[in-house]
Amino acid sequence: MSAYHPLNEKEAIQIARSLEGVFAEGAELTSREIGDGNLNLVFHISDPVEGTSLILKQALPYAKVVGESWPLTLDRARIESEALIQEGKLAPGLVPAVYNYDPVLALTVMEDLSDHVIMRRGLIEGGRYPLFAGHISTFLANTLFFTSDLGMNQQSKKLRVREFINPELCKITEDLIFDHPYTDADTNSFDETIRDEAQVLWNDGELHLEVALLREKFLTQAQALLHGDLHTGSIFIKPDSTKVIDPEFAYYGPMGFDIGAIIANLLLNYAARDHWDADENARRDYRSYLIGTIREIWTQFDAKFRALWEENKTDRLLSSAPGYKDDYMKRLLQDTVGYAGSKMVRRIVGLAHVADIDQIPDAKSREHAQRLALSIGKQLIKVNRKTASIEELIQIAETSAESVKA
Ligand SMILES: Nc1ncnc2c1ncn2[C@@H]1O[C@H](COP(=O)(O)OP(=O)(O)O)[C@@H](O)[C@H]1O
Ligand SMILES: CSC[C@H]1O[C@H](OP(=O)(O)O)[C@H](O)[C@@H]1O
Repeated sequence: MSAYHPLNEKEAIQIARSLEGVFAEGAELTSREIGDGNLNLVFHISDPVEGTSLILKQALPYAKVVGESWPLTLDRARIESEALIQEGKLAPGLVPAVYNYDPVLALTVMEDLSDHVIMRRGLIEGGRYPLFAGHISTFLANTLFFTSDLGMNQQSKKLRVREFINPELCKITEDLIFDHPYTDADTNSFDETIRDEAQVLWNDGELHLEVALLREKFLTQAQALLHGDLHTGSIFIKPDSTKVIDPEFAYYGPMGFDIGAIIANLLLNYAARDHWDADENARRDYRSYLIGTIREIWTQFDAKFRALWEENKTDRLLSSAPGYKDDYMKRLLQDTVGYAGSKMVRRIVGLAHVADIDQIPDAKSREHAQRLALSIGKQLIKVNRKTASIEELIQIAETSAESVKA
């Protein structure tokens, strides 16, 4: 197949067949398009007899969620496959294996992770993943440290920044996270019952200053290679395994954006628990599991990142200046808090929402979850530059759950 065109299920089978050493000659293959994300086609190809399978992910020349009126670069498939390969080297076992990348078809062939569940779904259903904090903190510490000026050759890093220039996908984030929720933008989408909350967001100058500072950092700080969209829908999980997928938004940006993304999505689930748990005890219990996970993610990330820094003294002054490490980690925590808040707000009033909240069928319960998420998100944004400990983020979540009444 030569020119780019969106594949159909039959063509996906032909491509899978042509890959050497995967499927037996003459095997009956099945093909299903299973993409449920906002942007791409995803084909699941399997040989049910042998039990072998793989995934073909193809970029469309537009954003699937909106349609052809929103053109989008196919280069994101290159970025995604390249990022998965980098992440696989730096955090072995924590991303799917990439078998092939076809630049003409904007197609990545990768390991099938169907024996895992998408973490967002797992959390909605009350699943617990005791190894997750350990896995994701390793993923974050390794990928962020070793792609930054602290952990790699600083001239090579500048060349890597060039390879991950991702303007169109960054623009989506700049618009949908760091602009539109704070003005009456056409892309915004929210239930009419919380219009009062949206109007507050549009007129809160103190909030706008903090969002402007976070936006500026997202635009300008090439600190490390980010995943760029690390929400719980981009994580496949089972009790003993965690796999991060979908890094098409990867670019060199501020580290706190990735750490904040995962914390925000745990907090969005936290805000939705009134509906998903059977009674108050179950809710309290599950919320404390989520809070414990957030605490562990930051604490373990902090320890692992510092340990990598001790072992790899790439930059003399940055490794030895008294107080520099503590100052760096404090700024990283503050960015994490600010970006977590921004990621929560965008999922309530912006274009793309989360199932944890949108799938609450009862309008009153959904409204409560939305108001709680906004309350936590706004406070995190406002306190970000003053935060000194992850306990302050946790306290904001817990106090808000008490004070925002159903
Ligand atoms: N490696 C994989 N193994 C199994 N299913 C996958 C894999 N990658 C993606 N999927 C399925 O396709 C869906 C969309 O994939 P995703 O990468 O999130 O697409 P998008 O970039 O459009 O958001 C996932 O929610 C999951 O159900
Ligand atoms: C028009 S893209 C909206 C939104 O979708 C992306 O998420 P995903 O592809 O993982 O569903 C990303 O978060 C974008 O901001």
